[in-house]
Amino acid sequence: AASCNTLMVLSFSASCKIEEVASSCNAIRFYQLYVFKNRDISATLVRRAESHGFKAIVLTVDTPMLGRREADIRNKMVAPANANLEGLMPIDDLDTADGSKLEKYARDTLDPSLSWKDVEWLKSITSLPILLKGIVTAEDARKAVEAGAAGIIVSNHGARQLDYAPATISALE
Ligand SMILES: Cc1cc2nc3c(=O)[nH]c(=O)nc-3n(C[C@H](O)[C@H](O)[C@H](O)COP(=O)(O)O)c2cc1C
Repeated sequence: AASCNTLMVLSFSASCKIEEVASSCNAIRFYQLYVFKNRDISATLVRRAESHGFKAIVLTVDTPMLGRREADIRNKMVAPANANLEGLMPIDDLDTADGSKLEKYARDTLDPSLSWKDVEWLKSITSLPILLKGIVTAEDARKAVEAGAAGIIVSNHGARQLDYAPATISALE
């Protein structure tokens, strides 16, 4: 069994399954979610996390589409297979187009229309607390509370999403 700290957030893009992590880790576990165009896939993952003892859903709200990652385009970036999507969609379906395969995958799967109504949708399918990851303004922090989020994670996704995103330390203030 992996030795774990007291709290972990399992990435949506993890190469280990929700079930494997649950059975090998005693930490309090949160599950990080992206909203797919195909809501059934996101809902299935939420249910799996819930039934395996994950205590909260971390909805990443700063990635309705992937930022333009020029190094990924140059290097024809391929992400490792997402173990949790096995059986839900093809996970090793790498096309031969030039450029970032990760960007193409994100474009095909992520819902670019992600908005506050999706927090409502998520609340309707789970009783777990929902944290919104990727909030960088006070205005959005207030909206998050109004939308029923249990908490926020102030983050700019490591500045990988929007060029000129504010540093999180200044957003925090
Ligand atoms: C290689 C890599 C993969 C990442 N994958 C995810 C991911 O699957 N989900 C997510 O919400 N954020 C992901 N992130 C962003 C990180 O969770 C985090 O936001 C970033 O490292 C910046 O840290 P901060 O949020 O504490 O400022 C990834 C970052 C890197 C560098």
